[in-house]
Amino acid sequence: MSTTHESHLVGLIGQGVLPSLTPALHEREADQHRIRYLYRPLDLDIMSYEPTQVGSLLRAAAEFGYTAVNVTHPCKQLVMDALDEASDDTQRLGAANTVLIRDGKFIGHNTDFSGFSSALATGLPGVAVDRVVQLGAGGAGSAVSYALLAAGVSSLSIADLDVARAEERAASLSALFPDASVTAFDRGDIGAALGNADGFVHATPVGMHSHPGMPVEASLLRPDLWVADVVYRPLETELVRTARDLGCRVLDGGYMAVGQAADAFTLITGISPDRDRMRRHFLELIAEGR
Ligand SMILES: NC(=O)C1=CN([C@@H]2O[C@H](COP(=O)(O)OP(=O)(O)OC[C@H]3O[C@@H](n4cnc5c(N)ncnc54)[C@H](O)[C@@H]3O)[C@@H](O)[C@H]2O)C=CC1
Ligand SMILES: O=C1C[C@@](O)(C(=O)O)C[C@@H](O)[C@@H]1O
Repeated sequence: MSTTHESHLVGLIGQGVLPSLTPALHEREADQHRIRYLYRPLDLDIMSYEPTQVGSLLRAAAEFGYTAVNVTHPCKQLVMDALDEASDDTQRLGAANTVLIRDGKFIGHNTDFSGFSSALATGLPGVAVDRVVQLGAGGAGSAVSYALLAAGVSSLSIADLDVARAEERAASLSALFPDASVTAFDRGDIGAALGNADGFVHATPVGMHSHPGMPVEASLLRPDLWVADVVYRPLETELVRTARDLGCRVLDGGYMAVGQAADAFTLITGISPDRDRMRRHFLELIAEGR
């Protein structure tokens, strides 16, 4: 037997979380540091919990000895009401994906945003970030926009199939980052928007195994435009492959996936993981078809 001070018991709360690679990434890294660490999916549907009951599930997890959880779709916003404390960025974003359970208190963090920030710094060091165009303003897109603005992007243009969503995101981010220009645009105008952009960030499901295809026409890409995709199943999306072939600097979605896991691991254990090793492990898991 071990106490909560001697070992880590971590969960992933959300819907459809069984195929997640995050538990394996955490556990393998913990093994390398010789710490006792178990990471279990806590699937809402399997456990017959409604998303709105995420607070009850969190309290149950605390009673069962969990020391932390990651939280994913559709609970990242809903969980905010159950928190006792949250980091400044988490409060500003209004969404948490990591909750530490400390002395019965729930402390929220958002490593989606910090994971994308570190992904950008690691995978695309030194790129110009004055003008960035982003397609997709959903869950991943919100964290990515926040990370881009926190990284110093001065002009961020956002489009989404759901025009109202893009407008709402642009308005709330403008309020959070008053020195930056954050605007929503019609996705039909993406050619003009990309024309004078430094980078393009893609955050819609287009390109996933289940939604194959290109989110923008290849003719709109050019070698001096960097391209970041959040999709990582497959890792080599049509966008990533096309952009790389054209000579663009490219960031695949695996960098963000590993970044969020590495940052959560640090928060949970206080140990800095070996991010390159985690990335190699991630690539192995993807190559195995996990
Ligand atoms: N790399 C990572 O760590 C993560 C990657 N993801 C990936 O990001 C992608 C998006 O996931 P979420 O943001 O959670 O989904 P979501 O459903 O919250 O948001 C997707 C957004 O894309 C918009 N959209 C869909 N098709 C579009 C199109 N053709 N043009 C413009 N907008 C379009 C939707 O209206 C919606 O606002 C998925 O492939 C998911 O697997 C999600 C979370 C983390
Ligand atoms: O949204 C995601 C993806 C995730 O749920 C996963 O399955 O890898 C893990 C979460 O920490 C992260 O916020």
